[in-house]
Parts: sequence; structure tokens; C-alpha cells
Amino acid sequence: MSDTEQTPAVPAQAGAPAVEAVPTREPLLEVDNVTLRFGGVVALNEVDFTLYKGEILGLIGPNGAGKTTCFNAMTGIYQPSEGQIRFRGQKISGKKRHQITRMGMARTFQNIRLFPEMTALENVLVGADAHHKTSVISALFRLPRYWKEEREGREKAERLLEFVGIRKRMHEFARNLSYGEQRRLEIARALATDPVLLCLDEPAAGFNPAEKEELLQLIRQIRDTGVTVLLIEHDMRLVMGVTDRIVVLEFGKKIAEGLPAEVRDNPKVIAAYLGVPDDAA
Ligand SMILES: Nc1ncnc2c1ncn2[C@@H]1O[C@H](COP(=O)(O)OP(=O)(O)OP(=O)(O)O)[C@@H](O)[C@H]1O
Repeated sequence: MSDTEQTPAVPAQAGAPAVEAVPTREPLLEVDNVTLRFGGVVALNEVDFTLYKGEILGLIGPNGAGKTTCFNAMTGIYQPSEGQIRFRGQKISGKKRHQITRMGMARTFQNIRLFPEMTALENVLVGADAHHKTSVISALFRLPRYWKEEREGREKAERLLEFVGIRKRMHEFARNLSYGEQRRLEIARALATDPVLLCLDEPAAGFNPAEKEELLQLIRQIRDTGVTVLLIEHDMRLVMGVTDRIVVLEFGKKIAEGLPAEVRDNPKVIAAYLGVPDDAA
């Protein structure tokens, strides 16, 4: 996990008069007027939103709304046709995926992408490798620094498996883990890269209500360690229960943004989810 300190939503204004204590939030990720086209399909249409440090932001919308495309643009898989995305003040555009990971952004995928023939522990160690500093020379000659990093990496991987609740299964091949355990392992692997921002793409897909409740707790715990979370989710109850704010997409356009209760009561959102025509909303 990141050792970056979590910035409170409203930082203390030590010594400043109360009247000047204007709440400020530190932007972590800025999606600025992003349009992304696939041939004739406009998957994202002038999408704008900001993710602030320390919050859990939900990105929701019906099938085909552009949620995954937005994730892919943020993580460097796709380049926006127009507009730009900034992470920690730096443009994402033109950066390779591993560079974005090193900048502190990690993600999980809608379809689980683990190494099935590796153990749970090894899968997490692969994630942690993104930050290894050992040179090829010290690795080849097994210098003390190499062994130190090996030991620390393993301890960290075990701690992460404990954190997501599957430490007992660490020596099991990933393919032998239950579906829920695999999803947790994906999260542990993403956390092994020490992210400041964790993007979860439908982490509760296929979960029963009890598993969803446990996942909710885990997402809160992740945020409490100082990691900002962006959550794509279909399950409205889950999104409402865990997020601080929500951005809603429909047909590639942002149709609403706000607190969960505001979004839930927004007629445009209700229409988008229930398939009610705009003029009837
Ligand atoms: N690689 C691609 N090539 C062409 N069109 C694409 C591609 N990826 C996505 N699209 C299109 O872009 C639009 C947005 O898709 P996207 O997968 O981002 O939606 P989504 O909100 O994540 O949907 P779901 O909830 O079903 O995963 C859809 O019309 C989709 O068909």
C-alpha cells in the first residue's frame, strides 16, 4: 500500500481565520473534456470529471455507456481522440502502462486476469516486482540487496493477502481458488504496486449478497489506508453504499455527477437505468 499520506477532504487551515477556511480538495485525477472514438462509435463524448485524493468515486452507467473505455483511457490502454487526462498533475497521454503504474495507479479487470499456474503468493509478488530496485547485477550474483528485497517483497505479499482475507490460501494455484478468492487476489496484486489510486472494474460481478457486503468492507478499508478508489459497478446498491460521489455515463456522455443520494434521485439517471425515454423522464 502507499505510504503517501491521505489528504483529508478538508485540510486543517492552521492559524487561518475561520472565515477564510475555504474547503479545498486536492485533485488526483482530472478527466478533461475527453472524447474517444472507435471509427464511427463515440465511446466517450466530452467527458469531464475530477477524482479527489482520499475519496471513493463511483463510475456507473448502463451497458455500453463507456465506463470501461474511460478506465482504459485513464490507464494508458487507449489514447483520447480529444481532451486529456492528468494524474497527479501529469498528462497520461503518451505514457506506457508500466509508467502509469509507477506513477501510482493500479487497476483490476472486469474479466479476472491472474496467472492461473502460479500460486496466490507468486501472483502478488509479480505485482510487487513493478517497484523492485535491485539491479540485474545484484540479482544475477544474489547480492545482499537482492535477498533483502526478496524477503521484504514476500513479507509484503503475505501482508496483502492477509489484508484481503486469503492468506491461508497463499500456496494454492490461482486456478484452484474460488471465484471470490480470485477477485480478492486481483485486488491484492494491484495493491502490491503501492498505488495512490486503485481502479476497480466491476469487482463484485458474480458475487452473492454476503460476498458483496464483504467486498464493500474491503473497499472501505483500502480507502482508510490512504488509497483513493475509483469503482466501476453495475450493482447500484453496492455503489450507493460505499462511494462518496458518483459520476454517471450514458452513451458516452456524462449525464450526472454528485452525492449518491442526489444521483439516485436524478430523473436522468433513473431514465437511463430503467430505459425510460428522455422526454418521459
Ligand atoms: N475496442 C473497441 N472497438 C470498437 N468499439 C468499442 C471498443 N471498446 C468499446 N467499444 C464501444 O464503445 C462503447 C462503450 O463501451 P464500454 O465497454 O466502454 O462500455 P461500458 O460502460 O464499460 O459497458 P459494460 O457495462 O457493458 O462493460 C460501446 O458502444 C462499445 O461497443
